Amino acid sequence: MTVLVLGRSGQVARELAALPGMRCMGREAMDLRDPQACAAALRDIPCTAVINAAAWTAVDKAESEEAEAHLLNAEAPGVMARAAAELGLPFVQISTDYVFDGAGTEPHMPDDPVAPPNAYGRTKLAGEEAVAGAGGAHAILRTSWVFSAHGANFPRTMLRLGRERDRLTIVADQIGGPTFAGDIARACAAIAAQLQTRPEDSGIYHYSGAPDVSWAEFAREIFAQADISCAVEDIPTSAYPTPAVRPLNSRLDCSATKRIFGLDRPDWKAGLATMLQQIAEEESR
Ligand SMILES: NC(=O)C1=CN([C@@H]2O[C@H](COP(=O)(O)OP(=O)(O)OC[C@H]3O[C@@H](n4cnc5c(N)ncnc54)[C@H](OP(=O)(O)O)[C@@H]3O)[C@@H](O)[C@H]2O)C=CC1
Ligand SMILES: Cc1cn([C@H]2C[C@H](O)[C@@H](COP(=O)(O)OP(=O)(O)O[C@H]3O[C@@H](C)C(=O)[C@@H](O)[C@H]3O)O2)c(=O)[nH]c1=O
Repeated sequence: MTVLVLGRSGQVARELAALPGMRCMGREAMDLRDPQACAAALRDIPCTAVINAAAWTAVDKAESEEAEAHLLNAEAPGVMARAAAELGLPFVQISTDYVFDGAGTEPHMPDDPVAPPNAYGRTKLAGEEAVAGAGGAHAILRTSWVFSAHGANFPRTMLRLGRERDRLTIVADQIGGPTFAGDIARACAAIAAQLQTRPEDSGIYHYSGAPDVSWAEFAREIFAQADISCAVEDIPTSAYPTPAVRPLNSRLDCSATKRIFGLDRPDWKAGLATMLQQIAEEESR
């Protein structure tokens, strides 16, 4: 039977669309700015679970448009999760490392205190709370630093800038796990399937690529794998001011995800190689 995916052209949504048994609904079919209409539509779609891969992900823009971001990231997931609960469908909500303020150097546990440092993180945390409060089987899967061959992400920015310049300054004191969207899609599908028979596994889980690195180290590996000659100079966060504050420590402890769902942290360097191969194949067509 079909799993309903909210989102169609986003990084994770596209990877979900490539898996068997997924029915992906982009905003032209389900515009989450009207959550009640989407919930009504959900009631007419036969499916076994719902995966929410739709969100407002423009971190800096959320600072000035928090109400819009809140509608998509908090209100809509809450309404959809309540509709799913009424229909007896498990609901998988993807969330973010940006719910943590990033203090310390230890990986965050799923039940560690949250304190979002920016508007995007606040809206995603409100979404977590709404989904958890909806009353149905659910998983809140926090991931980080998502990349894929499509859409807006750090590796694609680096590929563009690295070909234009011979040197880039990149922050080296924010540490986290880059995560390939294809790995997140497979994890969401596995979790949705397990929740159908084991609703007692509901809860908050972490899933991020290994090993943890800084953005600067991530950039170096992107240039190495893509064979781009661009020097990376380490800089502190203070030397790269942005509208939204980003957490310094984005490390996520993923051991509960391994224990409950049997999912290992994915190797992001392998994901990066897959992404680069996909880009090369698409460019050669
Ligand atoms: N990007 C990242 O680095 C990280 C992302 N996450 C989380 O992972 C999830 C997936 O992110 P990612 O794949 O990067 O997102 P993208 O920004 O690539 O895609 C956003 C998705 O949201 C959908 N969407 C946007 N507005 C609406 C709307 N009004 N109605 C319906 N759908 C809408 C888009 O729909 P359409 O298909 O129609 O374009 C698209 O599928 C999100 O929950 C995000 O918060 C967590 C950690 C890191
Ligand atoms: C382009 C560029 C960025 N940077 C820094 C800024 C920032 O600290 C870091 C990453 O920048 P980005 O804007 O690409 O990343 P950002 O949009 O903050 O990525 C986040 O997106 C949301 C959706 C999430 O949920 C997070 O997990 C995370 O992936 O790189 C440099 O230091 N030098 C540069 O030349």
